[in-house]
Amino acid sequence: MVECLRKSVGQDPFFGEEITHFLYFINHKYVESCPAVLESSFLNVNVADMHMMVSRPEQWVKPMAAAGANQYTFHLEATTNPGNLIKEIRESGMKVGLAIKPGTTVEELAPWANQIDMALVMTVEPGFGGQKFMEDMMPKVSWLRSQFPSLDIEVDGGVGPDTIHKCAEAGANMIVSGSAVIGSDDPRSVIALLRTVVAEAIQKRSLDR
Ligand SMILES: O=C(CO)[C@@H](O)[C@H](O)COP(=O)(O)O
Repeated sequence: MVECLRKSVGQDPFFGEEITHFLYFINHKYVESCPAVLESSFLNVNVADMHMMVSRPEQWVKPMAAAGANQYTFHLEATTNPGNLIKEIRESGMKVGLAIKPGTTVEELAPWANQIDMALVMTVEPGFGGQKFMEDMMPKVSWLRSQFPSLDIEVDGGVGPDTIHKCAEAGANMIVSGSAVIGSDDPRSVIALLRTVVAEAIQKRSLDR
């Protein structure tokens, strides 16, 4: 089943300023349809971050760039040649995100950290929203922040008002939140809370330096 999930973006201009995190988890025969879906979606988003939870991510770089994607995030586990894929993404004009599943160590990501724009630390097993936040992934975020102070570090999975403080204090500056936002009676206030907590943690880190 293919699910091209648009998060935190709608017609509401409030959401328009967020980065839109599009998820692809797929079985291949459907993925061809997604770039066309995205092209129509990009009309009202500022930045489209494509989280490609697919095997053989190489094959979708060009279609996603053509559809207007700004950032292409692939999983380290899904390729045998991360360096070549990073080069292809850059040559297509997109920023590079590199994601690791819970079972992948942050040391496996480290050799690529200076070549990417963003590291994505999954705090659930890729597959579907609404799963429980895996707090034991936070040391990965802390280690990345300590080694790469200016790297964008994203956390994805089970993030909401109850878990955002752990993510922000560990050093995450980009947050994917699905159920906590979409399932809320007041998505605006949830997004505002997530942003405030992260902004305050960033400010505290800069003061502590
Ligand atoms: O990436 C995935 C699953 O593969 C999800 O973690 C969603 O991206 C976030 O959904 P919530 O966990 O916030 O509901």
